[in-house]
Amino acid sequence: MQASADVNQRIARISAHINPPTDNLQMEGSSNLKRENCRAKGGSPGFKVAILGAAGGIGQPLAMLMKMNPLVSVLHLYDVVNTPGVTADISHMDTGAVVRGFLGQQQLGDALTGMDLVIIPAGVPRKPGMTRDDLFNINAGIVRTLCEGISKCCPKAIVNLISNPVNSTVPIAAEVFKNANTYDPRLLLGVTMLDVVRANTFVAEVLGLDPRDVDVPVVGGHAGVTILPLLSQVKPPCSFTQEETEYLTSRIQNGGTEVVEAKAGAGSATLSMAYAAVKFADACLHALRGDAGVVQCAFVSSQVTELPFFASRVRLGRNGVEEIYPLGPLNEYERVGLEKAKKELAGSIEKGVSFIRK
Ligand SMILES: NC(=O)c1ccc[n+]([C@@H]2O[C@H](COP(=O)([O-])OP(=O)(O)OC[C@H]3O[C@@H](n4cnc5c(N)ncnc54)[C@H](O)[C@@H]3O)[C@@H](O)[C@H]2O)c1
Ligand SMILES: O=C(O)C[C@H](O)C(=O)O
Repeated sequence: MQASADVNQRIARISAHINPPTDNLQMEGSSNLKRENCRAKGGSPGFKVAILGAAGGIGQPLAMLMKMNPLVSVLHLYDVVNTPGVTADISHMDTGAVVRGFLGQQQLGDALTGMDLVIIPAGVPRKPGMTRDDLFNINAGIVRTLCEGISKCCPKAIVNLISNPVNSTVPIAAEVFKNANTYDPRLLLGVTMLDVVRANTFVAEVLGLDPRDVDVPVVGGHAGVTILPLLSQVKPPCSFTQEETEYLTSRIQNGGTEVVEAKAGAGSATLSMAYAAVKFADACLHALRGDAGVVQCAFVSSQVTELPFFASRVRLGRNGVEEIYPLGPLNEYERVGLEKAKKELAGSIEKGVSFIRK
């Protein structure tokens, strides 16, 4: 009898370790110790970051990588499903950021209040045969709701918008912020970093270089022909044959579709996107900290062309986008590509604007 009672006690102790209650720390041989009674002061110096859509294919690895970022002191994970599990999991990582989870629209305000940076990968991804624009009907409404929350709870936060179609969701976000009188175009950035990441990778492969040594500006937008790599401006300076130019331009423009087809119905790029999103978010946090010379490509409110939004190289600072660089000299191939890109972009931007204005 005594032996079986010991075994039961041991099983109870082990199960408390494997499956601890969410807000009590079970201590062996003691009564419950509440989290709020722990000695942790909470909050190392750093920035407060929220991820909206944190339980998704991008959201989960993005949350993990942001938890590893030393510039982040507080990480809020918001989704309409599964955030308790993702939050419990990530909160066990022994890095500085304090992690909190928020579930469902009634907790959106708490997730957003006090945030310095909000990253949005919420929304449905493509399946083979779809364009990014085919996601508009579902994702436009999701982005509108989330941006209404931002305008109420953290209107001064920098927003990194990942949800597709980026060429339309960024104009949607701008209109929502305008309606709420909180629009600051410097704070709204459509994330096109994955196009740059892919361009660096594919160009390095063609040239036989390390991708970390390659920098390819990618301008325009984030869909098909609107993705315009400026191969004439690659660093380090180099030249390409016409065949290489056509191969690289097409591969960079269709990189997303390449992944969608390879995943065969299981979604689109998630891991490379999480990597790209963290690279971009980290640049925003360094800029917020006051670091000089932070330059990345992003889809922003712009006067670089006659279109109201355009992706190009921007300098980031404490106030978000502080300078937008001109496109620089383009060759004939790029000039033709630019005209095609602008034509498609104009329609996508208008579609986003009229979704809110109608
Ligand atoms: N900008 C880019 O370069 C880029 C790259 C890859 C994917 N994307 C886009 O990112 C989006 C997400 O892709 P994914 O693969 O992570 O999709 P996913 O379906 O795996 O995850 C999306 C998450 O969003 C959540 N969500 C849905 N509605 C929500 C709401 N109202 N509020 C908060 N969260 C909500 C879902 O519950 C889910 O957890 C897609 O639109 C995709 O096209 C953009
Ligand atoms: O291609 C997609 O639908 C996802 C994303 O925009 C990408 O470029 O990978």
